[in-house]
Amino acid sequence: MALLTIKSLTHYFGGLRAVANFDIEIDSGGIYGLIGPNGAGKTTVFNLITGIYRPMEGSIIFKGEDLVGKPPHYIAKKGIARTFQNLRLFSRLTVRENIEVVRFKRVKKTGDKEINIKTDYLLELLNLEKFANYNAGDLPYGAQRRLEIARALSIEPDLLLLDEPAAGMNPSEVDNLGQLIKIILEQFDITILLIEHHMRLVMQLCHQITVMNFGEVIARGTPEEIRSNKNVVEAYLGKGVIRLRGKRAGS
Ligand SMILES: Nc1ncnc2c1ncn2[C@@H]1O[C@H](COP(=O)(O)OP(=O)(O)OP(=O)(O)O)[C@@H](O)[C@H]1O
Repeated sequence: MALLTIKSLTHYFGGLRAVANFDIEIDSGGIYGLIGPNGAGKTTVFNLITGIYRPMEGSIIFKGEDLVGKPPHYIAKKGIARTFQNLRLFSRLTVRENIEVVRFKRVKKTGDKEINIKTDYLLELLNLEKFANYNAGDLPYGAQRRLEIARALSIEPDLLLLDEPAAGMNPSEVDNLGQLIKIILEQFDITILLIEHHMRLVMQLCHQITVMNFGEVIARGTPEEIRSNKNVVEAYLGKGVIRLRGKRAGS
């Protein structure tokens, strides 16, 4: 059985069709990419999966249960965690507190000691140890992005949704993030769905990529298949923003 099967997912904002007949099937393990030009509907898909919006049509079957109509806290408890495109940290809490407050909400019965061990492990893994007692708002930007990932991991999800984790990072930070995502995949029994505009990162990490444009899936395949897909190149050329081969698409 697939970990997540989404069928015919459709959502409008007023008259704007943000997501239309979106389908995806995700098996356990590995990193799946979700890409597309700005405004394609990617973040809306995440918001539908995590219960922030209720889809107008379609089903979202996760571990055998339809999540449509379920509230965000239920979906998190069921095993889906996410990060946000615009960081949502508690800027006046420390790094450690940012992780513990989220984890504590999920694992209320766990004793303090276990929370600490787990938090220490996440701090080490995400290279945040030296910032443990800093306020989140005082961290360098790249570290804030890593803290978002640490927080999402702290609820021990089966599926991790990463929404543009490399946004605003410089090239060496992007490389480090790529390494980190690979390590996360090795260390946790987890599956990742990644929205990202950094094509090099997407092509390196993902074994299957789904491409959206104007709310619809326009292509699906391996990185190689996506690079040479005519619909994809045209979609990006229309927007003229994203580089598919390290150069402007088609140039
Ligand atoms: N809450 C909202 N109210 C109205 N329109 C919205 C809302 N959220 C998203 N939209 C619109 O829905 C469409 C899809 O937006 P979405 O944020 O899902 O795209 P995206 O692919 O994630 O884009 P980006 O790569 O720029 O983040 C866009 O036209 C956007 O303006």
